[in-house]
Amino acid sequence: MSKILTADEVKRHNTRKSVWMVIRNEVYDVTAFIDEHPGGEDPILEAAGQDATIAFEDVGHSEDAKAMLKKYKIGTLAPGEGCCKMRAQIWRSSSPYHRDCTECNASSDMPGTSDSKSWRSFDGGTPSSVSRKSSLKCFKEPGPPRHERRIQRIVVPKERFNFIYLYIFFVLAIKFHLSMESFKK
Ligand code: HEM
Repeated sequence: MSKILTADEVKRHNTRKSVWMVIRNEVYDVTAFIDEHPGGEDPILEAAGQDATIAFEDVGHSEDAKAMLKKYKIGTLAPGEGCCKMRAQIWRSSSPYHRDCTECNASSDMPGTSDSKSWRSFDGGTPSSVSRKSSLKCFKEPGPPRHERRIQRIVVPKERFNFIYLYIFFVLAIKFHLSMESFKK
């Protein structure tokens, strides 16, 4: 059965002897996988004892890799142990993964969080209202990529606009003057 684990428990398993990591609030013991990891041991050891969600997603692991996670799952982070407790150092409030997180208020006073104030703006719950459901809110996928805005119309600068009209007026005036001259003859 899957255990409920705390951030502190995960953090203790940060050496080659025992490597635990968190991916999307699930805890994995990947000690046996260090030597088997196709991406080498370095990425695994660097993520040891930490939340590796972003590192794991950024690599663009295949569906096979994601399916492999199941084999190494040992538990789930307890409610309130996710967002800030595990990721204070690596996730910033601007992170798309962090949007709408309702867990932050619960752990915004966590010691060692240098920007604890900024976490407060993402609150929406009190410590007592933090639930498993709310902790999952941390993992909202980043939205679809924003498309470049296309230029809808070309705007002529005011100065150039006036100059064009002046030029047209000048040409017409000369034409009028010349035609008047030829008319007089
Ligand atoms: C327990 C978790 C992990 C599993 C099961 C896993 C599994 C795999 C697998 C199966 C591959 C081969 C390529 C693929 O199928 O996507 C791979 C490649 C790789 N993984 Fe992981 N991985 C894990 C964690 C991590 C972490 C935390 C990092 C940190 C950055 C990482 C970085 C890489 C890199 C850099 C490659 C090489 C990608 C390439 O050659 O294009 N992996 N991993």
